[in-house]
Amino acid sequence: MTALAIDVRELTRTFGDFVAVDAISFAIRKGEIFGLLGPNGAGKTTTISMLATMLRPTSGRATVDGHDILTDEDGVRRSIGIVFQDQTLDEELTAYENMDFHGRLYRIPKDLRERRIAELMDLVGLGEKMDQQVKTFSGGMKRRLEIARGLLHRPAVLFLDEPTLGLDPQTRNHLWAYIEQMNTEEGITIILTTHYMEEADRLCDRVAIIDHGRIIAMDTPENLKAAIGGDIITIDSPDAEEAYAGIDAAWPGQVERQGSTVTVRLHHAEEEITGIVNLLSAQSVGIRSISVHTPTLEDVFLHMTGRAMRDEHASGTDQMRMRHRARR
Ligand SMILES: Nc1ncnc2c1ncn2[C@@H]1O[C@H](COP(=O)(O)OP(=O)(O)OP(=O)(O)O)[C@@H](O)[C@H]1O
Repeated sequence: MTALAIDVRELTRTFGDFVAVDAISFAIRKGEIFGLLGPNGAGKTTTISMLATMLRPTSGRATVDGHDILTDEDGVRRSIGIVFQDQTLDEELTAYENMDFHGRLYRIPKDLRERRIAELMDLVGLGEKMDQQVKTFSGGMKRRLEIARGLLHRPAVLFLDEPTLGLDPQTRNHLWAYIEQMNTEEGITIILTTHYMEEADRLCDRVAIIDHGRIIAMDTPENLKAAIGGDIITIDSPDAEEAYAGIDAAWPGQVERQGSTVTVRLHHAEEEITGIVNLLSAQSVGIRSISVHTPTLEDVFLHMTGRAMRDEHASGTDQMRMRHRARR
């Protein structure tokens, strides 16, 4: 038996002339939580849609739990659970009925089905809500139910596409706890996509940062952040170009600028900050704010691409998607 849950070789998907996923390769060990992290449109959903056999690759190969995605679709489908961005619960049915329907599809015998449903509903904190219609559930409850349903047939690999998209921070925290619990208690390999840096950082054993269909970095969150070297000083300045030039002359190659924000990577940044303030004052460069923090995955992305990837609360795009979803 292979120790790999997922093995991806040069997987590519084009839409017309557009290359959405560009010859990516990676391997995920059994029991890992692996994150595909990247901005909207990076190719994350396309990648996991191919692995879940919902979309044919243009070229390349992959196996999931030892099953080839091209030649053994049934094997793949039996091995996986999926929770994609678009909700697929039947709102008119109760939570139990949604679970039961799924269990019948997978031909899980009645006794076992009932036991697993009860266990999973407890796991995601919905044990008391089993007989309520799904249309009375909040967004977070629906997502938890979908995750429970994705686990009912005991998949070896669970795909989660933006599992906490648009959820409030408290619900997001709860979901993170469930995902970790499923991974440790059920030993399930989890591959998730996210554009929330904090989510990738908190949950994932390893992360592939994906941009324009390519993997630009892949490692543990700790190693990715450590590779940045040092702490980050962030300066907001009305004279950002001058600030950039002044600091770059003193600390060459350590400075980046994005709009009015200048970031400097330095070891022992807190000891250097006075020097930076003095330097900028001497050159009459304005400072609106200055702060120091240890690197985040956001800094890794910025460092590698020169662009920011927003991660805070639901962005405008997220909210649009949530509205779109609600209308359907
Ligand atoms: N069926 C399709 N036809 C044409 N273009 C597509 C199709 N599906 C995806 N794309 C394009 O491929 C690119 C990658 O999309 P994908 O959904 O994989 O990105 P993503 O990283 O998951 O981002 P998001 O979180 O926004 O879905 C995007 O530019 C998207 O517009």
